[in-house]
Amino acid sequence: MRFLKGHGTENDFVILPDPDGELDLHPALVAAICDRRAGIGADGVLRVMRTKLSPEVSDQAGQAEWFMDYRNADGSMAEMCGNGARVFARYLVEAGLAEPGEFAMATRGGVRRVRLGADGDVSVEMGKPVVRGRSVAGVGGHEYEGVHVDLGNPHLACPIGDPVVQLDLGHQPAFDPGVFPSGVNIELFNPVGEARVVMRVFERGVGETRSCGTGAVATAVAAAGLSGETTGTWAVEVPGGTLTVTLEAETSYLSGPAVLVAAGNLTLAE
Ligand SMILES: N[C@@H](CCC[C@H](N)C(=O)O)C(=O)O
Repeated sequence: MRFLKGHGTENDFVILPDPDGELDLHPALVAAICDRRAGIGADGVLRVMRTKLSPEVSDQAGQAEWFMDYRNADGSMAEMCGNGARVFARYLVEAGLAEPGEFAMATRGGVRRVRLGADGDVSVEMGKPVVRGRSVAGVGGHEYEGVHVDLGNPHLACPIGDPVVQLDLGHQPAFDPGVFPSGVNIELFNPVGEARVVMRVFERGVGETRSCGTGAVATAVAAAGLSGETTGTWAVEVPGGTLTVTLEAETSYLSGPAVLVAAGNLTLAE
């Protein structure tokens, strides 16, 4: 089976074109593909399926021809992936499956509109982030209070006093399973200037990654809240680059680079 590899600020994905949904994409296969030693290696898989043939999202078929079937590296499903959506859009255009410019895609979190800019960046409209309250993450013996933000998938974005670069994110941070029964993506960030933050993330179903798009939006929401704001544009520096998040009254946008780097033939699925 044919695959491609791409990334958005080094949040990397294996793309599997499977328009008619013929592949049995079970969790063990996803985990084998994402294995960085025995597989191709990635933070997740983006299966490209026709929306109308995907029972989970067929109600979105009137608005979006293609469904981003996103899976985490451990094989679990997630509702939404911001960087994945940007890489998925890049693939659709390069494969001739979508016209350059603006178009919609289906996700488990609902329809998302994307736009490919002339500068090479890809933007995705992320919808209105929903703030659900506050909770606490435990990292390296410290507790950090943060904001529970719902972007289709769950986030806990915590401002911290220490530089995030010093954190040990080699282990699952503690969180309250009563608040997050399906797990949570945990962002830790330092404000470093006017509307600029440095962020690290421990993703549900993956571990520490070099970027997370939905996490960047959650972080911008939490950073804005520190100064009583709900709108504006934030630069979110992650280990893999810089993302731009724009918060508006009724929606939000995530922008940054999204590139394809390789294509090949996958024998694992055969
Ligand atoms: N890296 C993604 C988020 C992927 C899903 C997440 N791990 C979850 O389980 O919710 C992004 O760029 O948003």
